[in-house]
Amino acid sequence: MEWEQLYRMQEELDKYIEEQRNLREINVFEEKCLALLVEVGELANETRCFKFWSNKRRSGKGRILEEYVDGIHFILSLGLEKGYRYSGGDKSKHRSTETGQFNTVFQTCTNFQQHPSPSTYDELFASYLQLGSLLGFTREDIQQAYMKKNEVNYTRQEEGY
Ligand SMILES: O=c1ccn([C@H]2C[C@H](O)[C@@H](COP(=O)(O)OP(=O)(O)OP(=O)(O)O)O2)c(=O)[nH]1
Repeated sequence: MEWEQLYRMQEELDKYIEEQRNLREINVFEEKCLALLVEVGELANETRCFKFWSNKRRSGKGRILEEYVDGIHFILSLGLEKGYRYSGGDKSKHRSTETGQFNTVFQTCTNFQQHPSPSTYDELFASYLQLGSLLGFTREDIQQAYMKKNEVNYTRQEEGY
């Protein structure tokens, strides 16, 4: 499955949320950038990769994947806001630690927010995929979990979440 199908699903979900929340004319770019940073922080907390002071175990892989795909939602949504699509290029050459890659994702996210362009968007997307691969997720895992959460997001809106 290709990213284009996920962009289409994301576009429908975003439109649905905008209609539900009467946001059609309102620009939520800033909010979505902050939402992505918050999701990345929540994901880091689930992995506990940076908590050198603690012995507590990280969450299970399924839980981490659920958190990970919230970030995929916001990255797709940011692409739609700006009319950009992930080109599939710019694969990172070197392997980083999880902590190093989380820090890179924060950097690519704030860089994209300050200088939105097709190339800063690609860097953001590629860094997040690289993080996913470090966490042990295949493209198939990610896309399947995305579809599952996409559905949950509709249910939540319907239930007045
Ligand atoms: O315009 C939007 C707004 C939100 N979402 C999705 C992304 C993500 O999958 C979910 C929001 O994250 P989450 O489910 O963690 O919501 P929350 O309100 O932060 O959850 P909680 O109250 O459990 O912390 O909504 C979109 O796709 N488009």
